[in-house]
Amino acid sequence: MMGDLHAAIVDLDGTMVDTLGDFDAALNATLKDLGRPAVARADIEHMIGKGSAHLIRSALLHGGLDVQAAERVQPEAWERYQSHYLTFNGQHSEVYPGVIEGLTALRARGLTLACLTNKPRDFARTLLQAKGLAGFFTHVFGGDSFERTKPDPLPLLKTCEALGTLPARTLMVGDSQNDGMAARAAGCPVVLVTYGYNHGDPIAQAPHDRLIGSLAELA
Ligand SMILES: O=C(O)COP(=O)(O)O
Ligand SMILES: [Mg+2]
Repeated sequence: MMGDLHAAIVDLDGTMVDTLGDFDAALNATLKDLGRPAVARADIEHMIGKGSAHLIRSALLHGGLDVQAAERVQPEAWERYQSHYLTFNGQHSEVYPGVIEGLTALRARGLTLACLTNKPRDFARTLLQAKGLAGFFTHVFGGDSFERTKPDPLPLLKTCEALGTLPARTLMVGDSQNDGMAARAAGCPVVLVTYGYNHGDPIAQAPHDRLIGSLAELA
């Protein structure tokens, strides 16, 4: 699988950086502003991976609002969430063990790397910079970069286009069914990590070619 690869697309939250603490801080500060009940970290973990709008909506519904009420609150919640996230971004999060080794090994093989996350692109760029990971990537794309987000294959296809590589020669590295499904549909080989956020579902059930316990196993 690794032999004829030209590039890799690497997910951010749950794959390279454990950002649950940042999400917890920003989301609960937002809910507090709005007078809505807090969400436990274990529940937030199951809501991450489908972008910020989905996270906010899930938290509002979890706190007892019905669908219409949640929709009404969403614009203000989004404004406040953005401002809190900018404050906390990177402060309560850590690079997972093996990430630097894995990325270094992929680069040493001559692969070009792109980061593709469902979190907003600016948040992603700031976080990669703060954690010393930005230099590995020629491209960074977020949930607001394309018309659709993972698990749709479009962001992967667009990223392959930007990298100038064929999907079959571009490895997806992720932590959730969003990454696995998007990769399968795009025609990219896919490796998933066993430690990330997968909505509370076993990662082995997500489409994958290989499961790894650390990015260092890509070496
Ligand atoms: O939902 C998010 O914001 C994080 O998503 P990611 O796993 O694609 O980085
Ligand atoms: Mg992820």
